[in-house]
Amino acid sequence: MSEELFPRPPAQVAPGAVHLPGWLDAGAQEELLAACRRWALPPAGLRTVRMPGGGEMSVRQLSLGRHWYPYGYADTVVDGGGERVKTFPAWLGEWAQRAVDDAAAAAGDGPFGAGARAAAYDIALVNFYGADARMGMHRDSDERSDAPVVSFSLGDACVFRFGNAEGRGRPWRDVRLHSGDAFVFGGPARLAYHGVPRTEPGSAPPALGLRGRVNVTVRAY
Ligand SMILES: O=C(O)CCC(=O)C(=O)O
Ligand SMILES: [Fe+2]
Repeated sequence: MSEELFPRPPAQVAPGAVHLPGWLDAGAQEELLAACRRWALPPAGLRTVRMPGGGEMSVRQLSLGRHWYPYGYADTVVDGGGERVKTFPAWLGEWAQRAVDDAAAAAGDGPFGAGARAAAYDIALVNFYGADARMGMHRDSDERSDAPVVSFSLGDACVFRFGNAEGRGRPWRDVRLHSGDAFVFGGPARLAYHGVPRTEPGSAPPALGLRGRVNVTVRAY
């Protein structure tokens, strides 16, 4: 359901974690989805990620700029076909930077330092969620930079669980992310555990033409 009875203003979910509903308009969502479809093609396209324990992630993934594998970054698909990862596009870094500026404005400027405004975004992870996909509680801790992570969502809505930096358990806040929403986490929230316990299959805006959910997280190495 893309209609909401109540408006969804920007909200600080925890210090340093800011939800920016509807940050991407319909045109920007289409543009990002079209780019994701190009990136998903081989070489170094969408893949199933195998965990060190032998299990597989239910989310399928691709990387731009640097290849993420559990747990680190490489220039090539070291845990797959060895191809060179696709280039990170400058425009995506500019979108992320603008979202950080908007999050800082919405949060009253406190949680992000001046450094966050000049972050050199150079990595993106693109996740594709089919109807049954989910992502367990984890932290994004394989980057050396403390620049905020910026997430953009497309397609089906989901429950995004945003916890704390101490562990996987409570307290957490469940936020519904819709197609077009941005979510920024930096400062004291940069290493907080977070995950996606479920998506809402069939809730994507029909005009986007996507079944499932795509999430793009933009990061600085
Ligand atoms: O799909 C999402 O909203 C979150 C993705 C995420 O946490 C990640 O890629 O590390
Ligand atoms: Fe994450």
